[in-house]
Amino acid sequence: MFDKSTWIRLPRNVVVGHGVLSQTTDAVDELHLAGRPLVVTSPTAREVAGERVVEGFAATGTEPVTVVVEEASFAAVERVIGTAEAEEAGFLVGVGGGKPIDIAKMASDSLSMGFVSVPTAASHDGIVSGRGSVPEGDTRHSVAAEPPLAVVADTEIIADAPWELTTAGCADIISNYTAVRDWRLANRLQNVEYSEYAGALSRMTAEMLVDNADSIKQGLEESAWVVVKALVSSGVAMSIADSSRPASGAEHLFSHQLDRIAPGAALHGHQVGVGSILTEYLHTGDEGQWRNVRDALARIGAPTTANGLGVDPDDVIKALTTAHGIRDRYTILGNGMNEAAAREVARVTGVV
Ligand SMILES: NC(=O)C1=CN([C@@H]2O[C@H](COP(=O)(O)OP(=O)(O)OC[C@H]3O[C@@H](n4cnc5c(N)ncnc54)[C@H](OP(=O)(O)O)[C@@H]3O)[C@@H](O)[C@H]2O)C=CC1
Ligand SMILES: O=C(CO)COP(=O)(O)O
Ligand SMILES: [Zn+2]
Repeated sequence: MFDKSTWIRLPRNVVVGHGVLSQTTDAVDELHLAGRPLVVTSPTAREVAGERVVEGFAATGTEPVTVVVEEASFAAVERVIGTAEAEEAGFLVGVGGGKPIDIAKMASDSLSMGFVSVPTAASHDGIVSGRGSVPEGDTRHSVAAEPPLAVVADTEIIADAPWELTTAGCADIISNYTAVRDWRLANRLQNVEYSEYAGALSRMTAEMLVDNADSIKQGLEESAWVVVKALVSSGVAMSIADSSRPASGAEHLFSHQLDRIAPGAALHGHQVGVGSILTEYLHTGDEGQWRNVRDALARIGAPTTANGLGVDPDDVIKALTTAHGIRDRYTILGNGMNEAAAREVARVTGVV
């Protein structure tokens, strides 16, 4: 008997373009959501977009409540859920970079409320995904969360954000190459469920970004457009897989470990990009292949070395030798690298 089934949750409205922030209320109206919005944002994001989102809703007669979060943690999710206003809210709107958006989608899941994603930076591919990524103690969870019903990505705001946020988003996409390699490996060695469709979409997204690398330039709003579309596409791959697997392999484990060893040193996307150079080498040992990843990162201006990340070379080695233990996710790191092997891959690829 054929008993396979799948449930793919995708956004209904994806609104991308110059000045579209003012269309947030229209995008929400169209979803027939009821009740007051609960806006979850972060300090800078509030200034560049959050306040305008609140004013937009207020003008339609639905006075929103705002919660400002500063970190991606379960405590922050609890704080959002625990606000007196949360129970009275009808839906949540996450405004900001990856952290407030993750918090908002996890809080929406707990509250069983709709979620709207308003990214202020093209720095991560969680814009659309139904996953949240949260550190806890020695581990880093990838948790099921509410996927957005609508995404409103204003390229005017995103293009105005610091350029390194956009190069971080590009690197998060480029890391899909190694994430898919890890996923396939886990499928072959551990029978982990693999989706050809999600894997192909994730890889194709990385390829399209690399092919368009020359049109991704600081000061060009068109760059924000190209990168946002790729981030949306990568998030859709995660939604199809119902897992972060298509976009998160060993390079992400490496980055998550760096977050613990050298907190705040570099952006998520930049760390996973450097991780990808290292794990591409581990997968293929082929100079041409890891150089392709490194050159793609260099072309868009993302870091390719420990120095470029602002991280101590010894911390890179520490992250590489301990990354396998951070989560139960089989990757090319297997049961772990020893220090000599880690130093060798970092040396050969020029990361340290
Ligand atoms: N769920 C998923 O599928 C995914 C989740 N992630 C997660 O997302 C996070 C990484 O996202 P990232 O965006 O790098 O992290 P942050 O949300 O911390 O944003 C990075 C920085 O950018 C600032 N910022 C955001 N927008 C603007 C703007 N328009 N102008 C100026 N500054 C701005 C933020 O300031 P301020 O905080 O003051 O607002 C912050 O200092 C990680 O926690 C990662 O795990 C990443 C990929 C996928
Ligand atoms: O960052 C991600 C995809 O780019 C997802 O990270 P996690 O695997 O930690 O959820
Ligand atoms: Zn990522």
